[in-house]
Amino acid sequence: MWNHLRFAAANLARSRRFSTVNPGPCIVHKRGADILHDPWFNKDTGFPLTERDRLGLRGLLPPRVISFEQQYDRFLNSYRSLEKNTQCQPDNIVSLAKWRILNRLHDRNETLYYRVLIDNIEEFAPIIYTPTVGLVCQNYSGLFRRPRGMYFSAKDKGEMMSMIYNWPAEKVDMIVLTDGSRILGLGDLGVQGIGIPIGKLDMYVAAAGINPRNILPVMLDVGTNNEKLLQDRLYLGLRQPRLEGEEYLEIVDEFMDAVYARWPKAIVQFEDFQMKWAFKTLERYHKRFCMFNDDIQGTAGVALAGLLGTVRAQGRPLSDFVKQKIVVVGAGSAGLGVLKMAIQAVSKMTGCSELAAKSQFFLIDKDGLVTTERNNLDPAAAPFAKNPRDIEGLTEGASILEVVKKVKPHVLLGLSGVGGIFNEEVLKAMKESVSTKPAVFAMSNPTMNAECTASDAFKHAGENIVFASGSPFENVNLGNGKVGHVNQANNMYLFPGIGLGTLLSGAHLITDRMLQAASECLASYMMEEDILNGILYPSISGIRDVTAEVGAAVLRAAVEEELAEGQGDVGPKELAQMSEEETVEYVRRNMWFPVYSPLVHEK
Ligand SMILES: NC(=O)c1ccc[n+]([C@@H]2O[C@H](COP(=O)([O-])OP(=O)(O)OC[C@H]3O[C@@H](n4cnc5c(N)ncnc54)[C@H](O)[C@@H]3O)[C@@H](O)[C@H]2O)c1
Ligand SMILES: O=C(O)C[C@H](O)C(=O)O
Ligand SMILES: [Mg+2]
Repeated sequence: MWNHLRFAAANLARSRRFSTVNPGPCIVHKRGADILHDPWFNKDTGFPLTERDRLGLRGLLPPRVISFEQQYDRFLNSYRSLEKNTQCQPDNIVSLAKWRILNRLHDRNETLYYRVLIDNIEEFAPIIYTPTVGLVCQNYSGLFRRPRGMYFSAKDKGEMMSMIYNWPAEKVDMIVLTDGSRILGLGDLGVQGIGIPIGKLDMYVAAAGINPRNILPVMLDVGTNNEKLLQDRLYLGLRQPRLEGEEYLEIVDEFMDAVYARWPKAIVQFEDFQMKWAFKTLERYHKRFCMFNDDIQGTAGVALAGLLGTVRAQGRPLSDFVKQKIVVVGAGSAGLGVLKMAIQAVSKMTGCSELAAKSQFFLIDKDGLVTTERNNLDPAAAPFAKNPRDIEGLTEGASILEVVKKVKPHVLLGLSGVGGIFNEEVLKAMKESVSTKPAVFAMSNPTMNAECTASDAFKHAGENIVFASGSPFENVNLGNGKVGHVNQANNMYLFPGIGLGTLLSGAHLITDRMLQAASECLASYMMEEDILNGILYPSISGIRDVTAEVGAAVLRAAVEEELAEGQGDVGPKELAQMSEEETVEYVRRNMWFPVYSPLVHEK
């Protein structure tokens, strides 16, 4: 009975969605077969007869017109048959087959693709994003059929300013850029890393409603140090070792200058750069261009929101965050970004210096506990290194197990990229945590690189833990009707809102204050009741709602900082006059939604 009612309600909501949106016309400069081969305009069998006449399509399609709803159902039916027919196949084969069928739709008909994606984001995110996108990158040269995005290589030096005009869209709002040097936890994948900007931008469209005509995935191919790829005869990138030093920076500089010469208002998200270049480029560009580094800054905001959530999950006031002992495993761009933001939060809460605020945090890298006694201490990790005087019973290089046993932390957080590093012993040691509800965050991606699985975490660290992972895991059945909730602590909860909020604010920079606002917004998003049940982040199915709130928080922070210049008819004055609710509504109204627009031909 209840199921039936829910089903009827879902159908009603769906038919409303299909019928109520009344799109404005869309100008197209092509005719005939050229339109059918352009995924931005193509409607396949959905072109109405009048449009077929106007655009020279008559005779190029079978005579019957199929509605958008029928096309949608037909796609989902093929997807379901694929699922049924591959039931006994290995997971990787099935995931790649699912990616292929979605990718083919993406290449053919963007409107239908994004509609399917938006409506079923929880189901499809693991295919177009982590973990399957990792597998796609690993196999990209073999999977390649049609190009997507732009490729700038070391061989294009001196040409980028003209190359940027090869991109067919007049306007670009959002660019995701990688050099392929640290793809998820999979290492250097060279040119094959392009899958990551494509997947991130798909999330921008799905979660933030950025118009797909205004996005641009970019690969900067400066070579690869991956020997296997260099030997692979199908490898599609430059067959040379990575550029280093000034030679490398000259390429990135030239690309950034070219982008901002053509699209001065674009936002560039740096993604999956190896640590040295992630920090260097952030420092080099953040005061010059509207850019951010998602692995350092987006991840930090999501992790901080989760860490604050774990305090609430213990039934404690947020101010208790300053007393939480947190062990971070992984001193790379992500781990250090998290530490920096978390320490800033403690310092803000207590009013003490960042030096004093860091006493509760412990940092571990591949050589163990990071202390000031470390030989060749990495300057980026140095601010978080422990003074041996302050860590009685622990020494430089202590293992994760030793640190967990000694510190008994409230939170054990992994951003190491090393699968299974939170082994049985480490997880069992978390049972001695001083917290009533210890937290295990296995944030590395993709799934096989997670520091532990969800089931191992609940099995060994205890059923009362709070668990989060970077890639999705199923909730864990704990027996007796109890469920171990799995949170997905992934920067996808923030980057879409950071991008959209910045875009609508018209700010020409992305500041720490704007990023903090994003994190604070996510931290306060969940209700007490959910948090007490270990649910730290909202469901992905509601990602547009989350993004509207996060985007509004970022926009308001830009207004407060007097950076907002507005966009279109809405100037800084109008933005400043909006209430919080009005800002959220404004952000929501500016989200693109996929429907077929009437096409009007213009020469
Ligand atoms: N969940 C998310 O939103 C999110 C966001 C960003 C990055 N990540 C993931 O975090 C991981 C790391 O990313 P990064 O950019 O910081 O990488 P990175 O290469 O910059 O850093 C990796 C760090 O892990 C340390 N490490 C390696 N082996 C270790 C070991 N055995 N024990 C302890 N530490 C070890 C290294 O010393 C280094 O400090 C990747 O798997 C990435 O996918 C997840
Ligand atoms: O891509 C993701 O899923 C998150 C993050 O940016 C990562 O590098 O792992
Ligand atoms: Mg990343």
